[in-house]
Amino acid sequence: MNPRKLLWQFLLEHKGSYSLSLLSIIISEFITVQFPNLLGEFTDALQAGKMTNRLLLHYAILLALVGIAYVILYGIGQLWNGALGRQFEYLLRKRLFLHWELLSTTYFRHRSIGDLLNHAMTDVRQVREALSGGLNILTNAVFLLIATLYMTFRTVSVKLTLLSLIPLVFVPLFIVWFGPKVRIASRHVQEGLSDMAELTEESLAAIRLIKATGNEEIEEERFRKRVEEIVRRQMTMFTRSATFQSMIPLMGSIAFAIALLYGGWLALTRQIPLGSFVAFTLYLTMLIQPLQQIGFVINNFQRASASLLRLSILLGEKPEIQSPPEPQALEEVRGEIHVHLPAFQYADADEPTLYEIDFRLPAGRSLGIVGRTGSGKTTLVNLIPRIFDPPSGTVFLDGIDVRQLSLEALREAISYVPQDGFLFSTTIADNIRFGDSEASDEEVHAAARAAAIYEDVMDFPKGFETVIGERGVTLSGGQKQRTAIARALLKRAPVLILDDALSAVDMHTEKSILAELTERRRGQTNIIIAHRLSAVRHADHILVLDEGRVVEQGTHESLLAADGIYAQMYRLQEEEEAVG
Ligand SMILES: Nc1ncnc2c1ncn2[C@@H]1O[C@H](COP(=O)(O)OP(=O)(O)OP(=O)(O)O)[C@@H](O)[C@H]1O
Repeated sequence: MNPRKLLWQFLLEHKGSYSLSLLSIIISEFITVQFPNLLGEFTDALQAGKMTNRLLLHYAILLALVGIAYVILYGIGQLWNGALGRQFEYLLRKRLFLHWELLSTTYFRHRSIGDLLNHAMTDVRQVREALSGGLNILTNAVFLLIATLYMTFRTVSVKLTLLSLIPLVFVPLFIVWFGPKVRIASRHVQEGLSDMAELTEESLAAIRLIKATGNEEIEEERFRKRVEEIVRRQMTMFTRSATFQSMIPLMGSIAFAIALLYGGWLALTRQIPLGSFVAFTLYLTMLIQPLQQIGFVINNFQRASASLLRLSILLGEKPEIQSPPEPQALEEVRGEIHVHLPAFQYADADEPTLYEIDFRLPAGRSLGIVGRTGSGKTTLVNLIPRIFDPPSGTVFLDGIDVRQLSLEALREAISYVPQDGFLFSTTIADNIRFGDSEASDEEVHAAARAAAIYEDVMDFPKGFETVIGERGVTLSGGQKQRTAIARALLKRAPVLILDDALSAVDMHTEKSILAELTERRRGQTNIIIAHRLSAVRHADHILVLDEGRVVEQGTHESLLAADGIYAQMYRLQEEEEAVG
């Protein structure tokens, strides 16, 4: 959903809370403007010689009450609004995360994930700040302004107020016009500094090469230019921020000069009481702040609006791989896989990665896939759960084109374990439970045992409750792979794909995991990609891939008898093991 729509919906849904929080801020402002007025009355009583001890106490208590009421009401408003802003931020983040989850692997191949995350999070924060802080400040400023003007008009003098206000109306205008210039200048300095850091890192990393080729002078020149550029940018920033910072007090001072001149004259000629004059000077200080704030908030809203636009564009990106509008039903999954693929080419590649792949894996059987690095093994298995999309009518699960199935049903039916065994930074138990969120502790432990990770986990300080990544707890490559296998075993999907997921475990462990796997997954479909042939030798069928083609296929025995690439690889690995 469009974030603008989401924002309106959120505001509407929470209109009760928003009205209450804004109302408490508004009331607090009308209370706080009583302060100068009370001081004015106090001055007048003093001047008229009417001050008694009782009256003194009366004013003191009144002023204290005004202060307390203001703090409480303003605090409630701030807190409420702040909480609502956070809620919206959470909603937006969740939306982004769900969206990213849907996007294809290709999408992320073309973008730096760090950059994407950074921008999106800054944008989300910007919107939240506008929504909570911005809205608060704006309400506060507008009503403080109205309340102050009302009080000065009523209790002091309309003419005096309007005259003194002339220089002050320039404050928000100036901030809206000049504020962004200061920000841009400071961003340029930041960019310059990070450019310089990059250059330094690059030069130091290549220091030997620079020395060997006698390029020191060229490098020095490059560095000098960058530094000069930074100094220039810094000077721009200092000039701008100095102008910015001095203009607002200047306008304030002019307003005060007018107030003193005209207000002083009014007081001298007794057209207004002395107390009103005192109150007015206090009101004037109260006016400067909201006017400044209005300027800042306008800038803030402009930035938030740009952020919302960027987020809309980001969230508007359509996932390339989607469920069909009317998916075919898949009830009892048997797990038969059929691939009839003339060719497969990645969107950004010049030529196909796979050619003429044809095989049928009956339900409940196991398939081994071997081949050199880059021969296309991962590409082939990625087409089954549609991590990359195969052409229509080329890959089938239980006789149905995978593109005709809903993504949920398809991915529910398949457990895919990638080579790197990605883990989330949560507990080991939770990581395994991603396979089946309902699983009991016993089931989690049994899956861990089958994946030969149980003993390792028990050696961690908190066993299965150990949080990965916390206090330096890191898992070795093999441990990660085994945890990921435990997760897949727990899922009990009709089809299991291990994509070189045993590469980082030793031969002995591999054997024990494979034995457990055969036992637990009897009657289910298993596809195992491996570099070590020992991992596939017991498979019902083996494909040997080379440069995107199936060059040999059969059982371990038949492939050995054929004495081709497979037999050659097998002999080589046997020799290596004998030596190693
Ligand atoms: N998303 C992609 N876009 C374009 N080309 C890709 C993509 N993924 C892989 N390739 C290319 O496809 C070819 C086959 O890669 P693939 O990962 O399928 O091989 P593999 O046999 O699994 O290799 P390994 O044993 O090293 O895992 C390689 O040349 C690779 O660079």
